[in-house]
Amino acid sequence: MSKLRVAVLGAKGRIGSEAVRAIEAAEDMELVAALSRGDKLEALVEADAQVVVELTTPASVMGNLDFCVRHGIHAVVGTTGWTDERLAQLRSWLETFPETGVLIAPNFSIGAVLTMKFAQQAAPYFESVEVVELHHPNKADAPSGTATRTAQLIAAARAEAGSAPQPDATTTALDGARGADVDGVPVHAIRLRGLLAHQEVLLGGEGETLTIRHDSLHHSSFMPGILLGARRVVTTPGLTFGLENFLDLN
Ligand SMILES: NC(=O)C1=CN([C@@H]2O[C@H](COP(=O)(O)OP(=O)(O)OC[C@H]3O[C@@H](n4cnc5c(N)ncnc54)[C@H](O)[C@@H]3O)[C@@H](O)[C@H]2O)C=CC1
Ligand SMILES: O=C(O)C1=N[C@H](C(=O)O)C[C@H](O)C1
Repeated sequence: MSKLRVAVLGAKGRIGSEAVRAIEAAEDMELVAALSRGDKLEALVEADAQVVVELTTPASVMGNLDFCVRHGIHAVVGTTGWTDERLAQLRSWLETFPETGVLIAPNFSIGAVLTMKFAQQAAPYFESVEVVELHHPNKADAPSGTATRTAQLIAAARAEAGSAPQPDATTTALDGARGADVDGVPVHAIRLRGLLAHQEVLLGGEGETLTIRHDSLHHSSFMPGILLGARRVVTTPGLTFGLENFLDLN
């Protein structure tokens, strides 16, 4: 059986360099290009890449995806910075090239995907819920893509269940003291040397609290999800948002 021809964008970055090693080690894949900032995207076409793993920056990701979609190259995207406007733009490109598949995964690690699912399940049963994400201090964006997605899922689950607004008597606060408001869910971002990627979802009800915590201790935690995404996206046209769509979690 022929191997899946995979390229990496952002190949010298923290997660990109780990992805290069994981793809090289995968028996069913061939790493056909490993591009860094300044490299020409035409190299992807010359290398006949079937799938690109996009691990760059929010400033670069849209230009890279525009090129990939136009050239029929499927994409597995870990880069953050996804807004409704960006998603709409990507969907419109994919409508023009409907055979191309793009997976955007706010987090590739199974523990983080499960954290999001558990938080979504638990949220309607508690009065209060807040998200705390903790990352290495070299991270460019805050809050993390994972925390933003977690808060959105929590808010959607609470809205569907008809939950009351969260209790919060704060009338005066320093800017930022109550975190960022993501669809009504407070999200707090901590940047600390020594950390990699961590998240807590704190839920509170009368006389009890529940804490769901996940820790990525090494970039290897993201690799099985990236490889799964690359294998599945080639047969999944259109936009898939979230690795959970490629996992049987029920
Ligand atoms: N979805 C997930 O599970 C994960 C997502 N991430 C996200 O992946 C992104 C990258 O994270 P890190 O590796 O920590 O950042 P990083 O800064 O270490 O790496 C990014 C790399 O992309 C390169 N780059 C920038 N523009 C480029 C372009 N146009 N073409 C090719 N290369 C380009 C940079 O020079 C840099 O080497 C971030 O958005 C981060 O949040 C990180 C870890 C896990
Ligand atoms: O920048 C990182 O490191 C990470 N970014 C992603 C995010 O913003 O959620 C995934 C993970 O948290 C690591």
